Amino acid sequence: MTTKIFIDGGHGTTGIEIADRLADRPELSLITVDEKDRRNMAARRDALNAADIVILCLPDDAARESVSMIDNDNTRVIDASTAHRVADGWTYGFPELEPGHRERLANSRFVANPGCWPTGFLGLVRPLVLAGLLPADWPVTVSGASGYSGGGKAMIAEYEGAEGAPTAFRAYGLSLAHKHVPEMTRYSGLAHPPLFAPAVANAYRGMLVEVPLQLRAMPGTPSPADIHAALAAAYAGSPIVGVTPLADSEAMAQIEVEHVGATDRLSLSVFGNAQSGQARLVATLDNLGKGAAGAAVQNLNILAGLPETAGLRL
Ligand SMILES: NC(=O)C1=CN([C@@H]2O[C@H](COP(=O)(O)OP(=O)(O)OC[C@H]3O[C@@H](n4cnc5c(N)ncnc54)[C@H](OP(=O)(O)O)[C@@H]3O)[C@@H](O)[C@H]2O)C=CC1
Ligand SMILES: CC(=O)N[C@@H](CCC(=O)OP(=O)(O)O)C(=O)O
Repeated sequence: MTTKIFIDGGHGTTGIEIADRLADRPELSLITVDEKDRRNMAARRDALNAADIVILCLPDDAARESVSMIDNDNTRVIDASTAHRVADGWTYGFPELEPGHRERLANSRFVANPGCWPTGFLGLVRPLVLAGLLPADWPVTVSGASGYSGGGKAMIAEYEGAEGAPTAFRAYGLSLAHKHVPEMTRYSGLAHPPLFAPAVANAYRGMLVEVPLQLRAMPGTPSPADIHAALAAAYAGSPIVGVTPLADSEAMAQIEVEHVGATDRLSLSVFGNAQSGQARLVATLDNLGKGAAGAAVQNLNILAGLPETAGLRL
């Protein structure tokens, strides 16, 4: 018997990436709705209720509407939008969050796929809070650059229109109330919201997420090697999250937004200076990979009891 999947929003940027990863998987069958019917409520309702697992690749309001249209007790949901990431009754879809979280996900009916920025941020920060290296009340900053496909069809059209890209690089989130801050705060275990300073680069895909730390001011004055050791221990054996060996990052003069390419990997690096007591923690990922579609397929595999990396681009 196959597991029946429906991608609501399957004709958008994330939905197409997910469908690509589900092709050639005989253990799954995809329920589809014609592109012309993508906003047809009756067609969506039928598909939502016929599926074992639905993946919502929709704006927040439409994602809430889809959930409300499910009128059976069996269909399980993975929502790629921001709508349910800190909502009661939903499990946050970052299996690597902490020991035991993967098992929590496997037993969940409603899963909220993480935002792309929080994936990099939590990958770096959560293990440090758990290890007691980063105090929960530490004033944390996170910045970085994302490819423009992070803004979906509308931002792709803006950057690829007849006029050409509007700019090479722009900062945004200037009101300091970006929609990803609540999930970053809750799942990192920090007591206060991190100061989040995102930017968009003129690249289609890819992300570089950076957390700078003044180690010399932190309790116990951890060294860059201590930080690295905590990350390496947290992700030991992971086929998806890699921690750059310290000797390799010490030899690097730069790191690019395209570092992991179009893959579903999350790469974490510690660049530090033991003399100055400072470190720059850098996560690189594909916003459409581990930042969206890769994570959704990983969660689907976990929910369906299938090998966790099936269909992923590693
Ligand atoms: N792009 C990325 O890197 C990431 C995206 N996400 C999230 O994933 C979700 C999808 O994003 P993305 O694929 O980029 O967005 P897109 O804009 O590329 O695609 C959204 C799709 O949803 C359809 N849609 C919009 N409103 C409705 C509606 N009311 N009913 C039915 N279908 C509708 C759109 O159709 P139409 O063409 O008619 O508008 C389109 O096909 C969003 O919540 C986004 O925030 C999460 C992580 C990363
Ligand atoms: C470049 C860009 O604009 N990126 C998007 C985030 C993409 C993402 O993770 O989306 P959701 O949280 O909506 O799922 C943003 O910052 O709003």
